[in-house]
Amino acid sequence: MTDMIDILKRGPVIPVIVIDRLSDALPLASALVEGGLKVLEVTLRTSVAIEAVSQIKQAFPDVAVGTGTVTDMSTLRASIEVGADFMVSPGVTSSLLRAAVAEGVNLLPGASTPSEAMHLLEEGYLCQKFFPAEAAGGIEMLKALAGPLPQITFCPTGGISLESADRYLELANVACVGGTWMLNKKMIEKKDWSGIKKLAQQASMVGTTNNDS
Ligand SMILES: O=C(O)C(=O)C[C@H](O)[C@H](O)COP(=O)(O)O
Repeated sequence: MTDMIDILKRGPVIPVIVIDRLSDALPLASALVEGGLKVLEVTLRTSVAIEAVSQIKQAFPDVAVGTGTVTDMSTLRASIEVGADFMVSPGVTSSLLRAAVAEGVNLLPGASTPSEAMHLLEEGYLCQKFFPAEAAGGIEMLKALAGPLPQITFCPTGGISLESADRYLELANVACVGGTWMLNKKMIEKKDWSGIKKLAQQASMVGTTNNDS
């Protein structure tokens, strides 16, 4: 199994995908991957999400495909059964942490305060999702956490845009950011996959030099 840190370092942006129509799963994933994104997170918020993860994993074996909104044992078990490469949780519960360790799976647990981050560190989680990033203090909060807790690598998610992603990625304790800005709802509704691909291309370039777009 690839370590969580290696997954986070694969690309600057993890798209947080909500799939309502199963028929969108493959063309949407294809647009994101062709746009240069190498890690995909499919939230388990819709009834078709698990089948979508299964289809995407089969079609794109080189892409790290994870599940999001893993909030309890049933979403964790479903993620394990479908072979998700990683699982993302907006926060944590003791049973989720214990189960992820027992099953030996990659869980990216959410934290938004020093105490939550320290609790996760104590359980061995060096990679954490900083959620909800903007609402919980954004860049200033991450800079403050880097002082006493420099060993934690974060994937900030929540309220991040193409414009703010660059500034997050400049921080030493940020490996990548998560977001939905490249998943324009109207484009998905109209099956405008070339439009999504262009947004993914922009997203895959954030954090690189000469990114003026
Ligand atoms: O579903 C989950 O597990 C979540 O934790 C929520 C996501 O991280 C946000 O949906 C990010 O959405 P934006 O703020 O639009 O970038």
